[in-house]
Amino acid sequence: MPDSALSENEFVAALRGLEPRYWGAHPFHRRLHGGDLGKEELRAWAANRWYYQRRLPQKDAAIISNCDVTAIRRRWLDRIVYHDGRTEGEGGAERWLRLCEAVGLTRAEVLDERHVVPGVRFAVDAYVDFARTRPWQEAVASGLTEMFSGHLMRRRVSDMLASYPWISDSDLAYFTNRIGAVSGEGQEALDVVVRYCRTREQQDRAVAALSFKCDVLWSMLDAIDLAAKG
Ligand SMILES: O=C(O)c1cc(C(=O)O)c2c(n1)C(=O)C(=O)c1cc(C(=O)O)[nH]c1-2
Repeated sequence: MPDSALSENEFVAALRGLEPRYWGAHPFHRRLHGGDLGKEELRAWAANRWYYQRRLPQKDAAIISNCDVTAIRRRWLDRIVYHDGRTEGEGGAERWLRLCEAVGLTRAEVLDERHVVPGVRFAVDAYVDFARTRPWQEAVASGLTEMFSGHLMRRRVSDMLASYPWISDSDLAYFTNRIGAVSGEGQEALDVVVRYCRTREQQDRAVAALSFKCDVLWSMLDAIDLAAKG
């Protein structure tokens, strides 16, 4: 007999229960937030995370291409536009590039990805590949780390402003803008996962997908940490 499905509350609790594995607790993030990073380390962080930022729209496009529900495709399209912008010079990716410039990187060295280390490329590519090859419901579940990110980003803005005096409010526009978007998107994704993962097997796969994503993010910071130590 297959295990019976979890109630909605139990399912959500199982997903939220993964928060201790979220990258908010990673030693590199602790040092970033504690003001303990030197300029070179901040540059390594920004240039490597660029690779994550630039691949996100491709991950969302993979979800769209696998999804047969019109309303969800329509909603995920907004995520692509959010990052790519509607025209040159707009969007989340552009705001991330401005943050890179604020920490002392040139646009050219970010865009040619010379600083991206193999571990980051490998982890981010695995995330995109997951979205391409797994059922769209699992790919949406893997994005639920966003549920945990609002609080972390809010803290990041205040911690970075307090700890790195040469970084200004406008340099952190990526995060201030994202904080507003993420609580809505996180809830939206959670609603979709709860609605479309009904059997115990689907629920277990959704929890496994979120666990996989926690590993992706954690591995990125492991690789950045190692690279930043030089
Ligand atoms: O700064 C952060 O800590 C953080 C975390 C995450 C996340 O948890 O995946 C995302 C973001 N930021 C973010 O800015 C973002 O656009 C984003 C999209 C996604 C996703 O998986 O679709 N995660 C995140």
